[in-house]
Amino acid sequence: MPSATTSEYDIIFAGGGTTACLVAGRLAAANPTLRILILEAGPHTKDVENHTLPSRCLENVEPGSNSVFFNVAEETADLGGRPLIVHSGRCVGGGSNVNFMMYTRAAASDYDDWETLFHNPGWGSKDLLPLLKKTETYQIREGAPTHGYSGPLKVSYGGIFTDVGKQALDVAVKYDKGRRVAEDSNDLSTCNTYSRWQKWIDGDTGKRSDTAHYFIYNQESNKNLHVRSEKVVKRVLIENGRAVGVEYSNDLVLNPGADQTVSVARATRLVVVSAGAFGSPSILERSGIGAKNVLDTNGVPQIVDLPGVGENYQDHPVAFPAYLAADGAETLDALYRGDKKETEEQMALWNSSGSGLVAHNAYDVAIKVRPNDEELQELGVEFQPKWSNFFVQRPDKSVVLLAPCSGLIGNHAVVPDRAYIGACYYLCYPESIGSVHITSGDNPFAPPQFSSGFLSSASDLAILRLAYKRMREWIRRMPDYRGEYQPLHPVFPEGSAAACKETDGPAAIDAPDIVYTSEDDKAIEIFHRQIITSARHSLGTCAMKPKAQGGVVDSRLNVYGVQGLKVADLSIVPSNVAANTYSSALVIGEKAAVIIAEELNITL
Ligand SMILES: Cc1cc2nc3c(=O)[nH]c(=O)nc-3n(C[C@H](O)[C@H](O)[C@H](O)COP(=O)(O)OP(=O)(O)OC[C@H]3O[C@@H](n4cnc5c(N)ncnc54)[C@H](O)[C@@H]3O)c2cc1C
Repeated sequence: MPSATTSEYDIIFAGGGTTACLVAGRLAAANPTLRILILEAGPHTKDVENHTLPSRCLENVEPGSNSVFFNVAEETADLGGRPLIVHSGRCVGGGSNVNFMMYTRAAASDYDDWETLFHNPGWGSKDLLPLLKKTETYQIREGAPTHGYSGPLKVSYGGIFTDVGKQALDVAVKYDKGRRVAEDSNDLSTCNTYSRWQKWIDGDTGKRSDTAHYFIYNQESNKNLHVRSEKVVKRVLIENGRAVGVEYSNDLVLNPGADQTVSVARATRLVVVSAGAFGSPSILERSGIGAKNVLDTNGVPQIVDLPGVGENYQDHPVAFPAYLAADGAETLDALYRGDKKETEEQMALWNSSGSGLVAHNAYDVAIKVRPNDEELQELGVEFQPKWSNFFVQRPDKSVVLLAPCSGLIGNHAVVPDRAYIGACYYLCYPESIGSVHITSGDNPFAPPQFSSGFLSSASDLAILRLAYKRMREWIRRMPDYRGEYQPLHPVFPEGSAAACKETDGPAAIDAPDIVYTSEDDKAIEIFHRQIITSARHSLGTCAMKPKAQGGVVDSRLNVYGVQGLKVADLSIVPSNVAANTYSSALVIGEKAAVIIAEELNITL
């Protein structure tokens, strides 16, 4: 293919998502003479309402959306033979501009594991906490020692504490007497407590806190900071063992039939691959960095033998059952289905004060659960080894996150128009591990070969079973509960005490728990195999660990075997975190900015 333009920069970012925008923004602000190029496959997001208005976040994952990738995993019997679809951001700002804005932080021991188990000095919680604080302005209360107060991204409870959320917290304390309510379950050490849940939403404006607007679009006067959207990076150019630039072409998703002439951008100092857990290993493999068999199959000459590229894929398998809610329950369902009157009313409120349901993501309350003795018993022998080897010594680690939602989390085009109470639960440390590899050596649009590994472990299924039951006991006591929405629940055998039904009102707080038979448990397993999806927390495919352990980058984010080439995004995570992953992507960005600034002699 002919090569068109060649241009030169100091640093090139291959991918312009969450982490890239933060790193580039920090470096550009510190040294405006630095010539930076960001190449992003997807479109710009500046002032685009489905990227800035919190309540519109679900639109980004609807079929036909062009601001996410639809990564399709291989069909497996573990998931009932379905093709699991995992979304990832595909726009300037990436996941930060399409995510659900749930503010959830990892346990301190998650980062300590990165440091100690995988030999990454400087990546423990002690080192990362100041960087976590640096990114945020915590609007919820003054003086919280683990939160920050001068960062670009605002954190609040959003525009409203819905009645459904209030009911959830109220029932939680009355029903689950063994657990307490904590003011903050996101201080890195508190878990197993119910809390109001924070959001990456600016409490003053009611807008999403993304990295595109608050690290890049706010620096438009800097003419050395170039963001080229709708450009797809094919590969990194490596000469004499050093990364010297990238090849890229026009995006075909947004512009079918666009000219496919390959352009070259050269980097005099550094190339940073920042294309996320799917994109980054793919770019490395197309560049000749990866396992020999993968590169041979795709006709790519090997430059560096790194068998870990594309391995170690991890995520959080999640379920979103739904319950019927009373008429008039305060939920986001009417907004989700585009109800004209509700939209006008809520938009008027949002426009005047940045508050109301538009400044909300349907999540008010959550808990990260550590099982008690009774629950451990229920989890059975499948879970015992992981409990003993992994959890017992780390009291800040939780097994599953549970969150009732003010509205059904899913596609509203296919459900009856009414109010729902949604349920969300995800495995914090699933045993399942997958992989992502290229299927073409030179076509960056070829879908990857992707295996999620979801539900291949009996222990994961046991935790999900417990989560389904706990969530149901919680929600059926909430005053707005009116029964189960059957299509999003297990089909229990006829006559089962667990049968789903519509009701006139909630169960009493002291009502006995539902008793499930082994057939009922089987129905729950079938249900999970049919509906479990991805929390869209993909990570780990270019892991930061020693090369001998399957590592791809070292603790300064350098790709083994190549000079001038780093990876900075969630693909570098060596082991999972018990949290939604935006916060970890941000802290990786802050750390990457510090590392790069040190190496380029820039004062941040
Ligand atoms: C729908 C959704 C909901 C989520 N909800 C939450 C939540 O509520 N709370 C939370 O904490 N986390 C949430 N997450 C997760 C979180 O947003 C992500 O983990 C995080 O944003 C990932 O950051 P990243 O920098 O690793 O990758 P990304 O932000 O995905 O950035 C990678 C970028 O690289 C680009 N790219 C890929 N390949 C190429 C190529 N070849 N050439 C050019 N560009 C390329 C992509 O288009 C993308 O913009 C959600 C994610 C999604 C997708």
